[in-house]
Amino acid sequence: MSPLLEIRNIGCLNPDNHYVFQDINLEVHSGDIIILQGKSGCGKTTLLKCMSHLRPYKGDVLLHGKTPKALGIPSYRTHVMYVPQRPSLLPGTPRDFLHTIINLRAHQTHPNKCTEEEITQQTLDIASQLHAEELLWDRDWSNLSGGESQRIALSVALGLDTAEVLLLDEPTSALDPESSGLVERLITERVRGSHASLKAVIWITHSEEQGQRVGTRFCQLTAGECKEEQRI
Ligand SMILES: Nc1ncnc2c1ncn2[C@@H]1O[C@H](COP(=O)(O)OP(=O)(O)OP(=O)(O)O)[C@@H](O)[C@H]1O
Repeated sequence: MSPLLEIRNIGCLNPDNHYVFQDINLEVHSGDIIILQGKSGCGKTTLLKCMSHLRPYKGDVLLHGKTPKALGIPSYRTHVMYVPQRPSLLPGTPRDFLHTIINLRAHQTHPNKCTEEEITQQTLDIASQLHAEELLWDRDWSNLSGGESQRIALSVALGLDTAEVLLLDEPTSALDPESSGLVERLITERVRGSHASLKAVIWITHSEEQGQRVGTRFCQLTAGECKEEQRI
């Protein structure tokens, strides 16, 4: 089976001209929830940013065998979406953010396009499943708690329903165990079900227990490889 997403010989330089990592290879298939682990500072966030074309890299990233450039980078990012660990750095309110994304050309031309009202409603419904109150949508990101902004950012990524691959950067690092459980269930159900666009996830977590609960594959990142671990 050909991979949904593939990275070949990816390397990334920091602004100080040191490689964070080199020659990283990974194939992502439909149904995968890949747990990405590794020491703090080894480059997990950097790798997800390269995969979503948010950082320059050497090597190839291919979605259905095509480069982001061939697909159009804004369009590629609707299919392979990075969800940051600290969305509170965004300007304005989550409602403004959602409105802006829905009206981007890349989103407007996505094959799954629904009306703005439909997308907004499904996004608010997902946020409500994650126990994020509706009043949070009209508060500045900077005034949301870490856990509130994580749940809202995830709701936006899922509510837009364009991403085939979600790149989740410690999505529950600011959440209590109950809210983490809601996120874990929501994501795993979406990947397993067939009603949403989402087909695969790469999920950074420092929690072994969380990895075991949600993961289908397990990878350890070092400066020279992304090594897959076989677990029973
Ligand atoms: N803009 C930058 N300029 C210089 N160094 C950077 C920059 N961004 C990241 N780095 C460095 O690159 C390395 C990888 O960072 P990254 O955030 O990808 O690590 P990580 O594995 O996600 O870490 P953690 O588990 O602590 O979140 C770190 O040493 C970090 O300090």
